[in-house]
Formats: sequence, C-alpha cells, structure tokens
Amino acid sequence: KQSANKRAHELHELINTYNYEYNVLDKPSVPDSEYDRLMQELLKLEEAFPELKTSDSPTQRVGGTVLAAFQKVVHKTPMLSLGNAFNETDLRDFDRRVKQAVGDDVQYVVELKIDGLAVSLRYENGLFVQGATRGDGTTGEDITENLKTIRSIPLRLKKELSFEVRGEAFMPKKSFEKLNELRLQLEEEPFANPRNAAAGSIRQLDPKIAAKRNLDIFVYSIADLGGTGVEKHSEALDLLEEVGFKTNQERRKCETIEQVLNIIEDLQEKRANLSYDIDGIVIKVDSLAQQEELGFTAKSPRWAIAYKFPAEEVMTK
Ligand SMILES: Cc1ccc(Cn2cc(C(N)=O)ccc2=O)c(C)c1
Repeated sequence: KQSANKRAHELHELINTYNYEYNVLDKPSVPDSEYDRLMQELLKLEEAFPELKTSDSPTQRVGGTVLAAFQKVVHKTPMLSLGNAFNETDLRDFDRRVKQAVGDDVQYVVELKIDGLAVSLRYENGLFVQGATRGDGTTGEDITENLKTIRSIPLRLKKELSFEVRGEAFMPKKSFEKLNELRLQLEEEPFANPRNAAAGSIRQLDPKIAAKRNLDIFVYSIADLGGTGVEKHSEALDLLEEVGFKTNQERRKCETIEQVLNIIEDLQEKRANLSYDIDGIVIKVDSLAQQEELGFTAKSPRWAIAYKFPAEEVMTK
C-alpha cells in the first residue's frame, strides 16, 4: 500500500512534467509512447487502489459524467471588459490620461489579445478547484469539468497558492480547420471562426466532447493578488509561468507609447503566422500601485486599453 502511494506520487511528478513540456513548452523530452506507458501504469495502480484516484491525478482530466446544465458561479472579483482604441490618436489619448493621473514615470506591458473566450480559474492551496466563463462579468457558468480537459491547465501548481487566475481559452487555427472539415463530412454546421468554435466546445455538457476539441489557454492575470507580494503586472505573469501556467511569450515591456506604437507594427505583421487568432493587443500600466491609483470606470479599468486591429479581409478559399 505504502509503496503504491509512493509510486503513484512518482508517476504524478513524471506525467505532470512531461505534460508541461509537451503542452506548455511545446518541447517534449520523451516520446508519446513513454508518456502513454506511464499513464497506463497510473491507471492500473488507481484501479488496484481507488483511493489513489485523487482530483488532481492526471488520469482525472476527462470526467465521466455528462452534466444536465451548468451551475452558476459568482466571480469574487468581477471580470471587466477593456475599453477600445482604434488608432494612434486613441492610444496617445490613453497615454495622456494615464500620465495626468499618475505622472510621467509610467511603464506599459503590451500583450497579444487572443481571440477566444475569457475564463476564470480558482486554485486553493495549489489545487485547481473551479473554473467559470466570464458570463456577464459578475456571474458565469461552472465549466470546471471542461477546463480540466485543457492539458495546459495545471491541476496542481508548483506552489501551494490560493488565488483566482484569468485567461483566454481558444482553439488553435489548425484544430479549427480540422474540426470544420469533420463537421462538413458529418453534414453538420461548420463554425464561423475559432472563437465561436472554442465557445461552442467549452460549453459542451459532455466533457468527453470538449476533450476532443483540442482547446488551449493563455493565462494573463491574477485576480486577487493578495499575499503574493507582486508589485507589477509583468511580475504576476512571471509568477504564473513559474507555477506551471501557459502564458503568451509575445509580451513586451515598453517605456513609452512610441515603443508601444512600434511594437503594434511588428505584432500586426506576425499575426498571419501565429498558430491562433488574435484581434488586437492589450496595453496595461505595469505598476500595480499606479493601476490602483487609476481605478475603473463603470465597466473598464482606466489602466488598460485594447487596441483592435482592423478587421482582416476574409480570404474565401
Ligand atoms: C499515445 C499518446 C500519448 C501522448 C500524446 C501527446 N502527449 C505527449 C507527451 C510527451 N511526449 O511528453 C506528453 C503529453 C501528451 O499529451 C499523444 C499525441 C499520443
């Protein structure tokens, strides 16, 4: 019994590490067959000792039960929407408003705006306990079972933190194309775009269907930064990476709005080559103290803005 417990712990460590390398770093160090062998060993061990089948076991990612409906979840911290900027003038106005409020010593973080759906992940002492859609910003739907099927969401963090993490769930472009091919073969309605496909997949009542849709996620903020001692948004992103989350590597720090404008040019050129859809970039004041000073309007933070790319001309094949 004791040795079974020990072996199960070893298998969790190995499988979680290989899962992280493959799904988060996209740099596996072992062949798929080796990963599969370890998973099969853990499944057998859990059959022999059912008490080993803990909620954070890698074998528990795809739940069994089909839900009748989604439960409602009230977000501890509301999930707000971002104000939009559509041109350089809007961005310079944003920069001016920020500086009027907090002075000239401002640094920005620029991130890609992933075209998916915003979700919230709650962790207690390092364990993934609940996930929800944004909903109306205050109340969302409990989609924990479906989020567990996203391999880049850690079921157990490398640190025993209790916090709420926000991220954008999305469907990679290649998965979207494959899914629509399949739907056309089955004479089902194809999805209009990856965002709709991701939304339709993550709101499946049967986790086994969600698990087949190859969804992914980039996390981008910690809602209740409480005791983490983090003072900058860029540090929060580094912390999320340290504890095992997938964050987007295209993020840049900028000293001036000029640098932001230059980076927008670069990122707009990269857009077509990305493996996922983006609909713009997000600019945030890096200092959390300055974010606090700036506060919120009725529905959006004053310390962040979304620059929306012009709608792409649709390439009809
Ligand atoms: C049979 C099988 C097992 C695993 C995978 C994909 N994969 C591989 C690894 C790995 N190599 O570290 C880790 C996690 C994972 O999901 C496939 C495609 C097929």
